[in-house]
Amino acid sequence: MLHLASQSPRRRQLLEQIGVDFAVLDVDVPEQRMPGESPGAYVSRVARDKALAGLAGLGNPQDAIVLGADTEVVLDDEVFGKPQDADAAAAMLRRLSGRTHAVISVVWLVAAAREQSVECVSQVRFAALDEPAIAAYVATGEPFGKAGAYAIQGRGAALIEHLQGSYSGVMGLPVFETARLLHDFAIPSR
Ligand SMILES: Cc1cn([C@H]2C[C@H](O)[C@@H](COP(=O)(O)OP(=O)(O)OP(=O)(O)O)O2)c(=O)[nH]c1=O
Repeated sequence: MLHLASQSPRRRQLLEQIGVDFAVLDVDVPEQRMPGESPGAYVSRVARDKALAGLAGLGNPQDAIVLGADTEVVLDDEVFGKPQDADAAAAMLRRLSGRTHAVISVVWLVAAAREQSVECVSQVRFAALDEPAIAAYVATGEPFGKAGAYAIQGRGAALIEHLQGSYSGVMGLPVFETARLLHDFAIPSR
């Protein structure tokens, strides 16, 4: 049985989109980058920790497979997670304005005697945003709970000039890469 160790409604939706049956697990993993840790290593560690916490929460049964995922926005080697408040959201959007940043998503599958992962990196170019545009977007409330303070699947789409990579990866779960991983674990889809 596949379990999704995530509270993200986007991840649930994207996994449903590829016709996989799964149960949702509640996990709470600290997300804090360690000194000297590269952005990719950090995203991988958090995705793995979520999957392992999910498996441990189930009591490490032999037949469970748990999927953990993490998504972060990276600019100039700095990792932008979910903004704490409106000021933090506006500050992130100001930094992203007129520039290209990376979105790293890692999907990690763990089972009792096996684990495997995939990393998906996309490049997103933002339009130049003036202060009224930033304030208006923050006021929609959409930046909260989203890495980098925007949602490509929402009104944030209007801020994006160009995407190179995976739309679903930016949203939190790269579906192509995830489908391959599930196939490798012999998890069927409907
Ligand atoms: C960049 C971007 C991120 N996001 C979301 C995806 C993730 O849900 C979130 C990044 O935070 P994550 O820590 O990856 O995930 P989460 O806290 O939402 O869920 P969980 O840890 O329980 O799995 O940002 C979008 O929805 N759209 C976007 O365009």
